[in-house]
Amino acid sequence: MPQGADTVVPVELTDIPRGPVPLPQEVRVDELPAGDNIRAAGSDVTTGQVVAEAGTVLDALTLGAVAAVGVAEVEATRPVRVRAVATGDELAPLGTELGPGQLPDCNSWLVHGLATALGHPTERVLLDHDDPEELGRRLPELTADTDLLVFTGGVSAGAFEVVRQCLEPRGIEFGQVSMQPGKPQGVGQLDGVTVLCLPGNPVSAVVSFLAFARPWLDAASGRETPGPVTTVLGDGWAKKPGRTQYMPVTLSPEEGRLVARRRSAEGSLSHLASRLAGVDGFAIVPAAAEGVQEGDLVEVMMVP
Ligand SMILES: Nc1nc2c(c(=O)[nH]1)N[C@H]1C(S)=C(S)[C@@H](COP(=O)(O)OP(=O)(O)OC[C@H]3O[C@@H](n4cnc5c(N)ncnc54)[C@H](O)[C@@H]3O)O[C@H]1N2
Ligand code: MOO
Repeated sequence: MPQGADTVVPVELTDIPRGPVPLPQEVRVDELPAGDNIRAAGSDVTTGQVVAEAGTVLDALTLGAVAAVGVAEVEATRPVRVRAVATGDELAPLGTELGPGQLPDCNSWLVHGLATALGHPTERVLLDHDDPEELGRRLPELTADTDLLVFTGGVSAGAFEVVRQCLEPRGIEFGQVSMQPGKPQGVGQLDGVTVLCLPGNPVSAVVSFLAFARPWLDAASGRETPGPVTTVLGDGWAKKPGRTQYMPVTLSPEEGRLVARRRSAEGSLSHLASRLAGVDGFAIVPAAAEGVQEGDLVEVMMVP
């Protein structure tokens, strides 16, 4: 600023002709409050100011702020890595011809997509067999170079539960969380790697991922898992009391409120994989409730 000046007048607010012209003898300027258009030295950042706290995720805006103060190197930890393992001898890789009794694997894509959306490098593996010994032989390879191993399928109480039969004797604990969809589950550690076993039905796998894998990934990355969002129900439905229900819903802003509606009239059945498209989140209905009504306030666990 030249000595004695306290305000900057943009050229558009004067009668000076635009472009590279010599300054006229006299200039008319519009009135401006004193001090306008001045940015004091140090008003963005001063010596000693913290730009990013330790533990901050280096997202795009944080990197921009760090670059803006000329810092070229920061100490960081690598992102938490995930391996998504779909199991079941009925599964065929996507894009292959289906034989009798086969269905395409969608869970490895679901887990891959959710973990990737949360910023985690994720690898997909399909184990198209129900052989616990074969899975046991592959464990060193599956636990290598990863932080979280997520299995889907093979966890319940039937005769061919590859994940449970292989991992229960190795110390992974299996249990039933009182939720619908999404039980049973398994959790534990193998060779220092955290293992989560999710149910095979695709909607159960998604709900269990969001309820259990996401908070673990967020905590391991120094982030807080965002809490559920409060919405108003645009429709109602009946429910069996007993388990907490996670109903797939779509959300739309209406008259300043966020309105949640069931994604499909068939509700929260765990096999409705094709109805996952367009789901914004899962409305959480308390275990004891026998249903909900239009206009009720309900919390929604959001899809990232
Ligand atoms: N005695 C009990 N049986 C079952 C229970 C229970 O609590 N006690 N829970 C039921 C529920 S609820 C679910 S969910 C399943 C979960 O068990 P599994 O993890 O053993 O599921 P699977 O039999 O492997 O699969 C169930 C269903 O989902 C299909 N599936 C599996 N993986 C995929 C994939 N990657 N892509 C697409 N579809 C997949 C699979 O073919 C089955 O149709 O257990 C119930 N039983
Ligand atoms: O809850 Mo299950 O996940 O009913 O299929």
